[in-house]
Amino acid sequence: MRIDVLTIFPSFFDVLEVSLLGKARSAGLLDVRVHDLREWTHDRHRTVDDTPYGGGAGMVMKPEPWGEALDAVTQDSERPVIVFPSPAGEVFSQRTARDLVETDHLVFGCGRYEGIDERVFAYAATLGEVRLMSLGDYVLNGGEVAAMAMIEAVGRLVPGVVGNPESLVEESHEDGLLEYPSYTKPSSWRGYDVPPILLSGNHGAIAAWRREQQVQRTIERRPDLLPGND
Ligand SMILES: CN1CCN(Cc2ccc(Cn3ccc4ccc(-c5n[nH]c(N)c5C#N)cc43)cc2)CC1
Repeated sequence: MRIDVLTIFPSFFDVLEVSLLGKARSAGLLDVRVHDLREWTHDRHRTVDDTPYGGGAGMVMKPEPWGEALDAVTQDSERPVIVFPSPAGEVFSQRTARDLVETDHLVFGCGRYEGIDERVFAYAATLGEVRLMSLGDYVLNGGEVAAMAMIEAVGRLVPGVVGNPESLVEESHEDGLLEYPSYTKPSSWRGYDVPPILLSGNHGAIAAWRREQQVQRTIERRPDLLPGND
């Protein structure tokens, strides 16, 4: 999978060189290319923003650099998916990640200021599938944090990136429920004991206990995930 990121803060994504995704990149499983949007400006000040038509607070990102940047990163791509993190987007979920991991070429357009000129989204739709996506119902200062989270959520689903694929199945949200609690040695720590069922060796009973824990946690913390509550 190829991932292109367009941002005015390219160093923000340096962390992608380390950890899991760093190894995946080295192994050729992920081809992540981060670009400075200012590469596609042509004035002395490398301007990417201007005042909003119709008035209003703050600045809006100019369409010209975005148009040239999107042309450049999609020029040898058949049908990219172009994701613009946005507070006005669909909420990104594990289901979204599973959907996006099937894509050959993902482009993330990270906005700043008060957002990107709306015409950029219309133009981008002539280059590929456009999806405005939100990390959640709170306001960030730009799209980089959201893009980083989405890249990690999608990247770890690429076959071979996570060592043990089984661990991808028993995760929160994979089966629509929150994950069960996990424990490791020692069996007793500062007066806290591991639930005895987990030491029983009775795998059927352990599986049943874990499922019950998932249901109980989901009812307590995320009733909205339960069937019939959407
Ligand atoms: C006319 N006014 C009407 C109110 N808006 C509100 C507004 C719009 C953007 C920003 C800052 N910002 C710029 C690019 C950008 C991308 C993603 C996100 C983002 N925030 N929260 C998420 N889950 C995000 C994600 N993913 C924020 C971003 C701040 C405030 C401004 C214009």
